[in-house]
Amino acid sequence: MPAHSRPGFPKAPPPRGPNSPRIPSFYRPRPSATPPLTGPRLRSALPARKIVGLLSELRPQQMFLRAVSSGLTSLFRTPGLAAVTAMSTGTFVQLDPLNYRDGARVEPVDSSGTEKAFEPATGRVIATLQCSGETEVHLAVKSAKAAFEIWRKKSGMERGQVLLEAARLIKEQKDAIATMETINNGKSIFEARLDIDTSWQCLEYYAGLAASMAGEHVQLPNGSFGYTRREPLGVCVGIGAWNYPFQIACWKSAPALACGNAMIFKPSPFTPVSALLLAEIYTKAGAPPGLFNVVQGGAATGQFLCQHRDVAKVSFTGSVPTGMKIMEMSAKGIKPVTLELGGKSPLIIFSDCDLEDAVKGALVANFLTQGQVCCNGTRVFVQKEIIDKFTKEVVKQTQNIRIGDPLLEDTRMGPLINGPHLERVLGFIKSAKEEGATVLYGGEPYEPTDPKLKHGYYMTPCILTNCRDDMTCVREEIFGPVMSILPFKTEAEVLERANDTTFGLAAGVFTRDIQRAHRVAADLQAGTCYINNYNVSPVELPFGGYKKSGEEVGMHKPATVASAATPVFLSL
Ligand SMILES: NC(=O)C1=CN([C@@H]2O[C@H](COP(=O)(O)OP(=O)(O)OC[C@H]3O[C@@H](n4cnc5c(N)ncnc54)[C@H](O)[C@@H]3O)[C@@H](O)[C@H]2O)C=CC1
Ligand SMILES: NCCCC(=O)O
Repeated sequence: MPAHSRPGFPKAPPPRGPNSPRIPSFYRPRPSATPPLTGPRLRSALPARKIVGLLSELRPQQMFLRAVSSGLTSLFRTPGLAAVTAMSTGTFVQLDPLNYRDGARVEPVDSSGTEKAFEPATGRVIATLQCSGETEVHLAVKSAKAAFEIWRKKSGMERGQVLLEAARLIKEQKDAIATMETINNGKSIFEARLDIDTSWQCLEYYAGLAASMAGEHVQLPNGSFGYTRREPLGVCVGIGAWNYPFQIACWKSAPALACGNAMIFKPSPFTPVSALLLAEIYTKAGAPPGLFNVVQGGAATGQFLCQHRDVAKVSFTGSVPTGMKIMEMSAKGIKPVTLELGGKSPLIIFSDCDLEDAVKGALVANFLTQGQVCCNGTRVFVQKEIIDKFTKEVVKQTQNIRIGDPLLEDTRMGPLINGPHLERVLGFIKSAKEEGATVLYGGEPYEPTDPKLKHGYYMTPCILTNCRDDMTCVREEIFGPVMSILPFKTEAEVLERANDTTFGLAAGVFTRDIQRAHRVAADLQAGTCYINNYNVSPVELPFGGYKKSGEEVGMHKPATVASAATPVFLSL
């Protein structure tokens, strides 16, 4: 998550992958092949000259031509790069094809309708995408199958070299990619840069793991022996949400490719732009054409992908209702799935905490990416002794969060993703008031002074008090900048209330009592628990959910992140 690279967190830790340790799930299971839970980061073990060798085998001239023919040549160290980075809000329009197949941008051969993508800061349409139809999905699968035949025969070391080169390219083009992400998603450029860091770090991490994954040798009676192999599954599908478009594409593709699979990625139709940049980067880094294809579209396109006979696995990030549908469809095809779904996570603040840190923690747990983060700690339980002091300070600092043009350096909160979502979030605040909550601050539509932002989807971050556990705003995922503050008396009481939810993605605890911190973390039913911090997510740790927040990883390997650093500070 965005906060990994923030100032003060131990030495720029790499991000966790959303499914990490996901490697086993992208392998066809073989008897007793127990995967490593974590792995060393081996970037320094993969010498750069080997990468150059690999790329020259793949005819760089051809790759250059491909890059030139794509509309994003400007992202590849040409004078255009500066132009993208210097772009201002209200100027970008996407005219290039938005599907990517066989190593090039293409228009889909058939479509099941169109969708408009907006620049949330201004409300302008920046792209109209053709939703890929069944034939286009089939062509993407066919192309990925062909690439898979090449890729699966490569050694882990060779695959790691391509991923490392892709990571290097992302790093090199970080500002330009972050700019595109901000334009299409609305998050501040400050945050988007952190997201791009966590993206290339993820590729580096899996590049390091790729070479070290191996099967087992098993001694059998009378001098016989057996062995297990790790085999990739085949063509995997990644379906992404709109809140971390580039990062989700990286977090899904890096482990899949590291294990020898091909991937077809479908971004959210709200944020179609940046996955294409990743596709072009993989091609430039030496991935065979078709290894990472992008198909655009909404639910119908997603269904064609999940139901395709030749798709071996689906990795999904999105809402619980869609996750259920994906699981059902995949079950019909006996396909494994990884689901990363919604949350309504508790943040518990004990009276013995460092109050300054706890306030910063609550801000970062609620207001990153305008509150549109799955693992946000939106139920803020505060021990009675300090609740007045805490609330006063949280309100003061929330008032200082600068809202506005997300491409400006000092903006910390941009617009929400679109008009209907803004209305939905404001609707939650209305119903909170009707149910008896008090709006202490914010929760109103906001119009920045710059006239070009007049039609953007802005609101003021909202602090609710007088909340009860049975209120809609406390039970349901709002996916917007709305913090509910709830008082508590005892540890036992707060644990019971914190776990009384159908979700279980994340949780946080602020206390100076180290024993209590670990005791509470162990008892919280959540895939990740943060101690004295929030929204940090090192790649070495798994990220998954209990209950309806997801499946596969979290239930068995919940992670506790005990951070030595202070939480990121959002107000200026
Ligand atoms: N646990 C996690 O890591 C994360 C979870 N989320 C969750 O995602 C939600 C917000 O994202 P949204 O994009 O609004 O979610 P969504 O569920 O509406 O859509 C997610 C993706 O699924 C596709 N889709 C929709 N219906 C489909 C169907 N029937 N078959 C196949 N694909 C389909 C969409 O086009 C999109 O690409 C929130 O609930 C949030 O908590 C978001 C980010 C991370
Ligand atoms: N980097 C944020 C992870 C959580 C999310 O995708 O919502």
